[in-house]
Parts: sequence; structure tokens; C-alpha cells
Amino acid sequence: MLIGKSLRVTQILPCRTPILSSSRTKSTVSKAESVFKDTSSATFLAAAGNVDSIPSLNGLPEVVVTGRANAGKSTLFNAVLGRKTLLHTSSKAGRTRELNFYRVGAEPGKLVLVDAPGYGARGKREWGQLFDDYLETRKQLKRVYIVFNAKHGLNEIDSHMLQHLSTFLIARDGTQPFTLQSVITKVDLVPGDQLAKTIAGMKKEIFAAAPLCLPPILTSCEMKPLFGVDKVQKNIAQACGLA
Ligand SMILES: Nc1nc2c(ncn2[C@@H]2O[C@H](COP(=O)(O)OP(=O)(O)OP(=O)(O)O)[C@@H](O)[C@H]2O)c(=O)[nH]1
Ligand SMILES: [Mg+2]
Repeated sequence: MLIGKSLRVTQILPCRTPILSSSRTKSTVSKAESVFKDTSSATFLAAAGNVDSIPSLNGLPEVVVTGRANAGKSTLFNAVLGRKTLLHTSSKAGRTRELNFYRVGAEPGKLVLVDAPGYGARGKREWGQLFDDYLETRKQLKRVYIVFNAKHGLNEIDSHMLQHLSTFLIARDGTQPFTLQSVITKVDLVPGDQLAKTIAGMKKEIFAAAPLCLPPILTSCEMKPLFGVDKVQKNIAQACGLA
């Protein structure tokens, strides 16, 4: 509990920061930018539909994304990679059906992004089992990103997922095998005058369900320029020990 509180305090935006302002600074972002700079080298490596087909990939540091179907997971990782169509996206929920592994950087690579099928009404039980098997066995996993759609907020299934993920966060020996980071995407779909209240409500629900979850990064992959994607890049690089 204490760990969660201290992490939260250090990451919350200063109260005078407008909710959609960019706090980007050259010195803090540059290392992370260099990790994702060579957009053309990002490569699809493998897909896994069951635990036996999860590739080993030489232990490169890895992060995975989860969230309700159609929350914008694949779109977010495309934006992080600086690509439009490397990951398949769709306006219909249920597009991603396997764990898909993408290498960042030229061979041998700097880190691996893993896209996952969504949960919820359009999810499938076997996808949930695959995700749990992955979490339980993946030694190089550094951080799980859980994505919420700003327009839809959290529902009961999201809260259950946060509670479920929390059970993986502290190992029996007291160490933390990986961390959990929330991301709120599609902020462009919430009217400006409702955004602060919407985000405050979502934060409350996230922390109620998962006190150890890191406070949300706000993003939009529709705004031009992209909003918050540089923060996600930096966050991934840090989680992987590269910034
Ligand atoms: N307005 C808006 N639409 C977005 C944003 N991000 C994604 N979308 C749209 O949301 C829809 C779903 O995006 P995906 O990235 O396929 O969502 P997903 O979570 O990977 O979905 P599944 O693989 O089906 O679980 C697509 O039509 C995207 O264009 C955003 O920031 N703003
Ligand atoms: Mg997807």
C-alpha cells in the first residue's frame, strides 16, 4: 500500500498544469526518444495463441498492453512505434486475437512490445487464460499497461481486471515482478469542459481497485500532434531500464 502511495505522489501532475498541456522537456525526453527514434526498424516478431508458442526472444525487456476490447491498445502501440499500420486495428471490437510480439530497434533490439487481445463482452475466456499464463511465466516482463477509453470510463469488468492484475504484483518473497501502469486514451472524445471531472473520477476508480497501479497517462492518437504518446514512450523506456 505504501509503495503505491509514494509512487502516486511522485507521478501526479502539479495541480496548476492544465489537463491537456504537454510537460515535455528536452533533457528528460531525449533518452526515451532515442529508444523509439528509428521507427522503420520496428518489426513484428511472433504471435502466440497458447502458452507453448510464446517465444523466448533472448530475454529482451518487455512490456504488454491490456484493456477492454476496442479501448485503443493496438493504436496506442502503433503510435508509440511511430507507425500507422504495423499493428492491426479496427473499429470493431475483438481485432487482436493473440499475443503479438514487436521488436523495438534494429537487431538485436532494445525492447519488445506485446499487444494482447481485449477483455470484456467481446473477449474470450481462452484469451484471458493465455494472458494469465503469460504473466505467470514471463521473466522479462517489466510493466503491464492497462488502457481505458476516456469516453466509456471504467466498468465492473475493468475493476475486476485491475483487482486481478494486482494479485500478480507482489511475489511471495515480497518483490515486485513487474509494475502496472494505467493509460487513459481517446481523451479527444471527451468535451474539454468535462475532461477534468472525467479523469478525476476514473483515477479514483483505478486506485480503489488497484492501489499499486501507477497514475494514468492521458493520450489521444487522433489529436494532431499526438497527445501523450511521448510520455508513454518515456514510461516504457524507463520501465525497461533504458532511460
Ligand atoms: N477518437 C479516437 N479513436 C481512437 C483512439 N485510439 C484508437 N482509436 C480508435 O478506436 C478503435 C479501436 O482501436 P484498436 O487500437 O483496434 O483497439 P484495441 O484495443 O486494440 O481493440 P481489440 O484488438 O479489438 O481489443 C479504432 O477505430 C481506432 O481508430 C484515440 O485516441 N481517439
Ligand atoms: Mg488490438
